[in-house]
Amino acid sequence: MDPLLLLLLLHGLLLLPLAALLLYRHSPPFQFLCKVAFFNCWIVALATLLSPVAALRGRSVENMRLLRAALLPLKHLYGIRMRVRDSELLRLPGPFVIVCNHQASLDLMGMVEVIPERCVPIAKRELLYLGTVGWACWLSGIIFIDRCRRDAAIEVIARTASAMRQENLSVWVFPEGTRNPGKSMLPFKRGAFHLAVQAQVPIVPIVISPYWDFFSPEEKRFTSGTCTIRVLPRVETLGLSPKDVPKLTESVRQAMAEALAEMSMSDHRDQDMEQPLLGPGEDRGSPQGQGDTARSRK
Ligand SMILES: CCCCCCCCCCCCCCC(=O)SCCNC(=O)CCNC(=O)[C@H](O)C(C)(C)COP(=O)(O)OP(=O)(O)OC[C@H]1O[C@@H](n2cnc3c(N)ncnc32)[C@H](O)[C@@H]1OP(=O)(O)O
Ligand SMILES: CCCCCCCC/C=C\CCCCCCCC(=O)OC[C@@H](O)COP(=O)(O)O
Repeated sequence: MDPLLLLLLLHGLLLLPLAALLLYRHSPPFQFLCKVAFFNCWIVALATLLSPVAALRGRSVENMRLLRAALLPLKHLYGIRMRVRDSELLRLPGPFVIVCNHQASLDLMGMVEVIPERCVPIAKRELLYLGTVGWACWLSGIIFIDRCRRDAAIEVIARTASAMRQENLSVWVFPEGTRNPGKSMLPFKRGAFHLAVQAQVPIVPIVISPYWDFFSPEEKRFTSGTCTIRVLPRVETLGLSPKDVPKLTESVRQAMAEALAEMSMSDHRDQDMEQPLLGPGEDRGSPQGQGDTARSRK
């Protein structure tokens, strides 16, 4: 090959990372894409690394510890400060059902912040087919439901209710049943509430504050920020029967909606942000940066 051409090619190769770095620092949409891609790559990479270790133990809720440890560093990488309020309400003697609002995949960061020992989430069946991610989830005892086959899902929930009592297992459910970046919560699916009633265990609602301050797929914005996770007082189900489920569902949703509305009003902007390890976070020095944040919250 012509040495001059080779030299040019080498220069080009060296300039490419530099150009990407510059773009990352100065283009919020490019930064957003990189950060979302990194989030997914992190999950795939850690699932690939940890699945063989988890496989040594076999399918067990104990593997949730590995999964949790794999996801906990993400908040530091992204500069997301997690504040947990009333976490002592999660210290219960027996098993319980956690119900939590579901905004985006980022909820995993909030989930691992507070998920108690011996607690598994209920997930859509599709996650099982995500290669090593599905394998890691299965090995951690995550419960899969097919949302398109109600009877089969109800059957899984009935088996889970027995397991909860027999194995002292708590379960984490996103009762909206799908991700909802909207400002209020979707109507709740009733499976989590049937589960709690069948197992005769308490329900602990958890509300994760909106991500608007630092994460918006529409605006392609992903900066550092603060996320508040609030644990609400438990709701007992002892003595309740299936006929009580609709009312129970509504009352829990109401309590969570009120907490979410309250959390949406509080301003996180003036709080200490953690500097993201993945490079520039919120530009707190610039009035434009603050204006954008304020505008997006309206
Ligand atoms: C190393 C790194 C690796 C990291 C890997 C990453 C980790 C990932 C882990 C995290 C996973 C998080 C994943 C989150 C999700 O996947 S969310 C999506 C799945 N979750 C849900 O869907 C929520 C649970 N869904 C339900 O509970 C639904 O109720 C369902 C059972 C599926 C039925 O849904 P549907 O039919 O759409 O609606 P309804 O709820 O309105 O119910 C209709 C009627 O059926 C009655 N019903 C419901 N459940 C039961 C039941 N268990 N027993 C008896 N009857 C039931 C319900 O009462 C309705 O009837 P009525 O109207 O009351 O007469
Ligand atoms: C051999 C196949 C290889 C496939 C490689 C797959 C790559 C996958 C990349 C990243 C995996 C990240 C998984 C994160 C899971 C986050 C949990 C989540 O948020 O699930 C969404 C679910 O609650 C509701 O789904 P919908 O809103 O109804 O949709």
